[in-house]
Amino acid sequence: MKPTFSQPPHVDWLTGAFSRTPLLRKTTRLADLSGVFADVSGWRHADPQQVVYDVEMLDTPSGSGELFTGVTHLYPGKVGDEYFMTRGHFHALREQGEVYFGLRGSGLLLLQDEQGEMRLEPVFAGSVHIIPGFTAHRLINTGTEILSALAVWSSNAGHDYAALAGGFAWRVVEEDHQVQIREVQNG
Ligand SMILES: O=P(O)(O)OC[C@H]1O[C@](O)(CO)[C@@H](O)[C@@H]1O
Repeated sequence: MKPTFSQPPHVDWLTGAFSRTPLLRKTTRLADLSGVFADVSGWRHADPQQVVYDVEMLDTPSGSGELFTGVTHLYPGKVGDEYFMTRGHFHALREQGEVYFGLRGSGLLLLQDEQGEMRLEPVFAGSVHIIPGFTAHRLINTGTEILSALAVWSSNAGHDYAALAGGFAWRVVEEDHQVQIREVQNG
C-alpha cells in the first residue's frame, strides 16, 4: 500500500517562527496592560502602542482532549525598573498544567500556586518547564533580546485573570544592573 503523508506544521527552533500553516495571532501592547506594572506613572508616560508580546498559535481544534500549541515572543524592555512580562494567569480549569520550551533569549518563568508559594525558573534556549495544575504562570524577559517560548496546553484550560487581579506576590526588577526580586505586600 502506498503511504499517504500530510504535512505537519513547522517551527524554526531558533526563532520560534511557524511557517506554512494557518495561525492565530494576538498582540499585547502596553495599553492592554493597565494595572500590571508597579510604576503607574512610568506606564502612563510610555508609548501605549509599544508591543510587549506577540503570541502565535496553531489554528487547531479545541474541545475536551485537544491541545493548543503556541509561541510567545516577549520583547525586551522595562516599565520603570520592572522587566517586560506577560499578564500571567491561572487556568480557569485549575487542574490543567502546561509545558513551556525556551527557544531563544533569556528570562524567567514566574510560578505562583494557590497557597501563594512562589518559584522562578530560568528560561533559555532548550529549557523545559513543566507547569503543574493549580499554578499561575508569567513569562518575564530579563535579557536584551526577544524571549521566545513554545507552549502546549489543554485547549479547554481557559484563562482566569481575575484571580490575580491583585498581581503576583513577586515582581522582577533591575536594581544595580542585576535581576532582583521585590516582594509585594499583600500581593
Ligand atoms: O494570557 P497571558 O498571561 O497574556 O499570556 C499568554 C500566555 O498564555 C499562553 O497563551 C498559554 O498559557 C501562552 O502561550 C502565552 O505565553
